[in-house]
Amino acid sequence: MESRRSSGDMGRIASWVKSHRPMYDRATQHPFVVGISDGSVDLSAFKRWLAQDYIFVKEFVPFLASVLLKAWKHSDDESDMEILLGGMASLSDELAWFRKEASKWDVKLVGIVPQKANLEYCRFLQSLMLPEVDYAVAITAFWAIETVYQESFSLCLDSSSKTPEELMETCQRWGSANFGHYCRSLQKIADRCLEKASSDIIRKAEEAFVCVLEHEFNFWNMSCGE
Ligand SMILES: Cc1ncc(CO)c(N)n1
Repeated sequence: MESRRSSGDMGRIASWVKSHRPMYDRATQHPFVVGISDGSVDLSAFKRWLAQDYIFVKEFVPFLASVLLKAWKHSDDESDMEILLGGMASLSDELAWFRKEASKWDVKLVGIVPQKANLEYCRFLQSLMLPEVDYAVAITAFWAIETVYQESFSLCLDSSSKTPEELMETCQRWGSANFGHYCRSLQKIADRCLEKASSDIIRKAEEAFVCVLEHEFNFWNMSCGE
């Protein structure tokens, strides 16, 4: 097992970030996000992202519920449940935030049609909700989804960034140190599960990680109007 790792004490997740670096960077340093951080973002793109992401986050709730259920059934560490339940509580807050933010930007959220990249991403989430998907695979995907937003939006909070004031709340939601801490807790859970997983599960988890990066990249492209 140890020989499959790319380097010494590095966890499985960190080794995958390293071995998929180009795709990871494409997902976390997308022109849409760079545009927020340098102030050049097209506000119509931001509004499109806002409405589409609301649809995505609504789908994210049942996905997280499925991860919670798997933790309850298969986890040997009680703190997993606490961390995931905290995540669920923030999702409730997040949905309320989307509604408030949408009204601030005069974006309507009812009757919005999910675009292709969003539909495909939601379909991927649904495939991960199936009971036969292992906890290690689901928690790896969950970590990746949260982490792409954390890395992306923390870029917009850098001291050198020129993020417009009216977008700061969005960036703080996912870019904050608090959210970063949450992502690292998820990474620890995923690493612990992967340490005990079979090579087949490990392969599936890595695949899910790469799929998340691709879906995230497509989601940003869609927001840009491509
Ligand atoms: C597309 C997408 N990825 C990740 C997150 C993080 O929750 C989100 N809100 N939307």
